[in-house]
Amino acid sequence: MRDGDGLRDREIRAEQTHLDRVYRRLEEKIHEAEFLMDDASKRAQVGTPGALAERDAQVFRAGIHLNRLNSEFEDFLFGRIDLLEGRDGRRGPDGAYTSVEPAEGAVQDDGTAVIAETLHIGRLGVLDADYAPLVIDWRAPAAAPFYRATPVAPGRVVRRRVIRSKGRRVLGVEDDLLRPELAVKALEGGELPVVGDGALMAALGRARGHAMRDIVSSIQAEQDEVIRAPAASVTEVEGGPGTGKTAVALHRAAYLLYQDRRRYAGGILVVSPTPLLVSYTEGVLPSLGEEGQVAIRALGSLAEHENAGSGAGTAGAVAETYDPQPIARIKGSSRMQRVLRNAARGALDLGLRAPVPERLRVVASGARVELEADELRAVRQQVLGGTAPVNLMRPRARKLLLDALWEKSGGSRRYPDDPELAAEAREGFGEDVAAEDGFTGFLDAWWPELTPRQVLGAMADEGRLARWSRRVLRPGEARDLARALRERLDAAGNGPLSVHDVALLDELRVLLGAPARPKQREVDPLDQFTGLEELTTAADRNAAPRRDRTAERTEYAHVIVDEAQDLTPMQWRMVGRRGRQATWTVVGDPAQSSWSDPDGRSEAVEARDEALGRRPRRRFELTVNYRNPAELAELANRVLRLAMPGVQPPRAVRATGIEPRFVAVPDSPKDSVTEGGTEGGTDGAAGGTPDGAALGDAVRAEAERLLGEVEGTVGVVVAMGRRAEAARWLAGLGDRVVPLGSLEAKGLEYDATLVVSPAQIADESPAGLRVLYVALTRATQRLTVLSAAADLPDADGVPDLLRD
Ligand SMILES: Nc1ncnc2c1ncn2[C@@H]1O[C@H](COP(=O)(O)OP(=O)(O)OP(=O)(O)O)[C@@H](O)[C@H]1O
Repeated sequence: MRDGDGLRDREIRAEQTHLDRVYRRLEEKIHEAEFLMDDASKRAQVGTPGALAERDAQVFRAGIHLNRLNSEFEDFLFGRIDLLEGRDGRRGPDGAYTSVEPAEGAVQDDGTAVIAETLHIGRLGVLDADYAPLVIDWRAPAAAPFYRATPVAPGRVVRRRVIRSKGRRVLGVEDDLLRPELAVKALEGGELPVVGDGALMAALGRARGHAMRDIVSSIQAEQDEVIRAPAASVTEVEGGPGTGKTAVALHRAAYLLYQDRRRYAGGILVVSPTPLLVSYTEGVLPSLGEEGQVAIRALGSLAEHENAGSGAGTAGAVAETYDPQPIARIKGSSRMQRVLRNAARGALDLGLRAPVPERLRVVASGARVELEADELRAVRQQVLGGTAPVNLMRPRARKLLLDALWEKSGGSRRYPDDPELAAEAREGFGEDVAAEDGFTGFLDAWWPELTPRQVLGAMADEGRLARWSRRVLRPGEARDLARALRERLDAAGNGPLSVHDVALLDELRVLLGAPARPKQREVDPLDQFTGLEELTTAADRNAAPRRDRTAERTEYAHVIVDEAQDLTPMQWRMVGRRGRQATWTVVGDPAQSSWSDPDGRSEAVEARDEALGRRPRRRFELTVNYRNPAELAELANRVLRLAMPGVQPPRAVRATGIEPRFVAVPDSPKDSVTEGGTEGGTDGAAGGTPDGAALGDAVRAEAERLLGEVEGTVGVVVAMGRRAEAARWLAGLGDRVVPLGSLEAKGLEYDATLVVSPAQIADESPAGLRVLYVALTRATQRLTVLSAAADLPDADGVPDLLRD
């Protein structure tokens, strides 16, 4: 039975009846949980140890329950599958058949079949009072067929239904019929009705906001395999733009927490390339009911939370700027390990805290003892022969100084025949000297406690850096690096950081060793996963600022790396430190890589291998582009062919019939803009260089045009060097328009994208063509390419780079 409004309404009503039942049951559960909490608080007054332990356990269970019910009360029912009887005839703990395959005879010879089971899928599992499943958690094994079944391999699924609801109201249903050849009788009797033609397209066509949405209701089979891949080992996922890598990685985090909450109470870290991508994606996990155990961090602020307030010198290490590519390459190279090691040690000599004394003079047992500069140097060399972090070598430095003074004072020769007495005398000598203010003052200046920022600041001096990087960096590289550091940091290392500085600071943190941390508040281990402090309503929770229980964590149980193709070797080291015991999910796309030189890439592969260790790896590929309509993907693929000849692009899942629009800016600001593309164009390609005003006017006009054409967001991508200008050009157009530098566009998406001067983006770096490919693959509906003279647009405004 197919479609028709009457049928649709009837089916919506049927789902509404089920949803009403679910909410009634949820309310009962909430009352139960509240009763338990109340009861538990009364027990607190009884006070025997047994009663208190029981109370804690009860509060713990009720807390989890109430917390999840409250947070997932809205829109949580989204799917349904109608299934044939399972082959093994057995039911699992959630009441559903366990077998994926239909029983023998489930389909009769005459092509008829009967639905044996209907499962509703939602954000949370709900059982009725008789333990029959009202809703199955999307992550439960029984829900997998909802995502996995295809017409080619339908298993037991006959019909898959996506239910769209808002709050407590069912708004619509969309069905996929997976066994259209069968005449199927519904569970309730009568023919199985089918409404609409699939929910995926509806989901993809919707306007985009500034936050990514979850995809629980429309996860596709190849994505589901990644999400549910076993946790152990390393899961590596590759796929072109828009194939859902980020979405899949986030859903996998939610899945892992569901599978093994205790284990992942150790925290999940999601590493994103930019703060923009962090804010775009950070709402997805809370919308899946997972919050608190997952930390989403940009590469440029990975060190921030850990070190805040620790005095370790990376406190507040949040990158604000980007380095030009050649500098980024130097900073990212694994050669920096040696440079930083030399710097961390060499900085001891610089008197960063107080002038370094040339000699040490003490009075012991009434006599003056002195160590001269060369003797001090020898002691320093001896201490540095060890492998401990520099700041942590201080106790050893202290001991070796005392030994040298003892030797110099002739003390060691005083009791040649009585080692016991000699040891005692040495101890007394040490105590005397160490108690002297002069000695402690000397030690503070001679072996100062260094911070990562101080050492980085010290590297801004050309002469020093040349020394520390001898035979590691080329002289020209050292000069450029020192200059780049000097441009932003003062001698103490204060000033705005670049993204790549943060990995250097993190390495220095390890090389120097963190000084003692202030004591942290004791955390009740139960609190880690009860969320007991969060016993509020969903509305309260949404209104409250998000509390991050991972803020103090330095190691995680699972690490997810997004846009992994772009991590430098030094960044891999920084991320690797946070997951030494972890399992990993690593997603990326080599075709979107910002790495240009083969050396850099192979170094990065090595560093990645080191971070991931010897764990076995499982590789997946995603092949379908859910973001770009085919018309836009086709244009982007022209650049892909130039950037990575031979690479197979993902298949765009939908077409809109709307071609990209091309516009060229003529060189005189007075001339009108030259249009092209399918929307009709006039002739006259641009020549010469448009001045900023003409380009700015054109960018603004095109952005306004796109704002009129789409409901949601418009991303305007310019070369990195034009970011400030672009912000000015677009000022006042409202927050639906976002100006972006080409490197900031990674991972983001907009309803419409305006790409400004493809040639300029492509020329910005040796990896520019891939950066341009990223820019051209951000739009879900419309794409305008605005070219200037350097783009060599043809009569239709199509720039040279994008011509077939
Ligand atoms: N199964 C799906 N159902 C609905 N939407 C989906 C599905 N898979 C992906 N999408 C949507 O497609 C878009 C692209 O997803 P995502 O950003 O995760 O892709 P990506 O592979 O990380 O892309 P890129 O490499 O360009 O960053 C998002 O809007 C996402 O919600």
